Amino acid sequence: MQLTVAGERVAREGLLVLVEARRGEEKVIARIERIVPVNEFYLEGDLWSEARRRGLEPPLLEEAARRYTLAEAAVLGRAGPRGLEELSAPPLPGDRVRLLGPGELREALGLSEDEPGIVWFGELLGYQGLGLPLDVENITMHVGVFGETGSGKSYGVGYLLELLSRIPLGDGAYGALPAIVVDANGDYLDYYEAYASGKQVGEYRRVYRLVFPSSPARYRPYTKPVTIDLDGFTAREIAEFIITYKAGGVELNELQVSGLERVLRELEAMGYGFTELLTERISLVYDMLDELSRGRSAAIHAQTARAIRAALEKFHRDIVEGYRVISRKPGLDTGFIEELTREPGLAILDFSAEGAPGVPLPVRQLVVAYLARLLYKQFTLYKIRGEERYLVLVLEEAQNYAPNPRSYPVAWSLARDYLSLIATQGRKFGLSLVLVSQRPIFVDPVVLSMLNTWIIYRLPVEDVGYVSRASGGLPKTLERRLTKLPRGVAVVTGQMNVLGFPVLVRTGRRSVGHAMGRTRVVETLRRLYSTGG
Ligand SMILES: Nc1ncnc2c1ncn2[C@@H]1O[C@H](COP(=O)(O)OP(=O)(O)OP(=O)(O)O)[C@@H](O)[C@H]1O
Repeated sequence: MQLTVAGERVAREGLLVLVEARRGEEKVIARIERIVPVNEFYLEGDLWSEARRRGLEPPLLEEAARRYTLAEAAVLGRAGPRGLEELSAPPLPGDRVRLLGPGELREALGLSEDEPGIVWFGELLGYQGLGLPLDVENITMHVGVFGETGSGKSYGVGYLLELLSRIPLGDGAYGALPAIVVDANGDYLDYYEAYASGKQVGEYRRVYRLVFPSSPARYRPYTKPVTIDLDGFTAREIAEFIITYKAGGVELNELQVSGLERVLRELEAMGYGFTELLTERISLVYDMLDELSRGRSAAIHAQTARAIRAALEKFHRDIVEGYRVISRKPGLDTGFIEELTREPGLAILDFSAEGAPGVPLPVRQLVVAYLARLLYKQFTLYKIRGEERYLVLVLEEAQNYAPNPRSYPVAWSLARDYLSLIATQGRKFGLSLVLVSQRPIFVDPVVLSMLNTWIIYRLPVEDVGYVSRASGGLPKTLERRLTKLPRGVAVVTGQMNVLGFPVLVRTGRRSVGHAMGRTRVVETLRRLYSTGG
């Protein structure tokens, strides 16, 4: 297409336009892919090359020359009664192209203003006030939010949560989707603070903050302790955790793991629960270990037994007595999930320095593994009972919980097993994952391959090809821009995107602020060190 002077000012690669095709008979939506300015006076190797070389450009010629700007656009579909349809014939030379008018995109997609189940995300690039429609129904096929540090991921996920806290349900009603956020840095605490100070957060009935028992914030209102029990895990899983925790996650010592597994199994057969054994009755575990490693034909070699004992002691000292995470009455239990999903609630699992003071990664992995297992079990139960429930699990720094074993070996990976179970099966039970990561390359490819909606902020160069492929292929024009996107602008593609093709979107404004992400270098330097002046 050839642009008008006004069009030259607004046209950008990625911008959506409306083609009045076949002289206005059909409304066709297209996306600008390339812009090529042409000026007849500036052609490679033209008559004026030598004059230009000498700096002698003839005046006025530039003005007199033929000048125009061409734009190439890809046709995306024509407006039909049920969304975009394939064109029967291409637009004709001479058909007019213009920006989408207010309401025209909605019309083209066959959506009403308050369409049930549709939330409008941010602003399509180049259009003030025109949001991207997202189909909430498809969130159950999981979402990935990626982007390098400071690209606006957390802000964007907070904004998405706000949309999910007020979903149009038809007839003027709104509802919230229950959610649990594993908050790595306290980026979502603003929602808790807003709620705790009496403000409404969408249609959520409750907003909880979950902190470790050692957190100074534990006595604040709507705050629950991050405590778990071990009874749902198998003896093998617990043994693996205890041994890798001691070893710092380097290598799994199979002899020690199977020795400890044996000890736990023997005690389990005698009717003890793992939580009970590893908290108040740890001496029974030590005794059983002694018993199994005594004598010449002992099941566990004395040296292995010493290593197991050391691992058990470290586990007990750090995790049971230090962080106090293990409890026979865990704060995170089926009752809590029941409450969150019956009266829609938002729970923020606070892994920030205040919510989880000094708590190392393996302990956070244990908690996430426990949570993923708990959710999976509880939702399976709902399904069996014929009760339909929904919940979104937002996982910041997903690479720490569902690590790619090839490129990111971080300690224990049990959380990954349960998360991949949710990724592959969760949809049927109403459990959705929203995985957030700075480095998608470090996230387990199995889990990644189950994501069906992608919100991609600015990426490091090394991740572009990987993400583009994993998200089902992006147009080259968008792929090229991924490393240069300004903060808060993302490419959105996949099942939730009602348009059906990848687009550039600017995140909308959160109605609750984002205190955590703010930095104030200059202001602080001035306050601390300012001299003279
Ligand atoms: N759309 C936006 N509108 C206004 N401010 C924004 C927007 N997106 C991001 N910001 C601000 O930019 C800063 C960085 O954003 P954010 O914390 O979301 O980045 P991030 O990608 O999550 O980074 P990290 O991976 O380091 O957590 C924050 O101060 C945030 O409030």
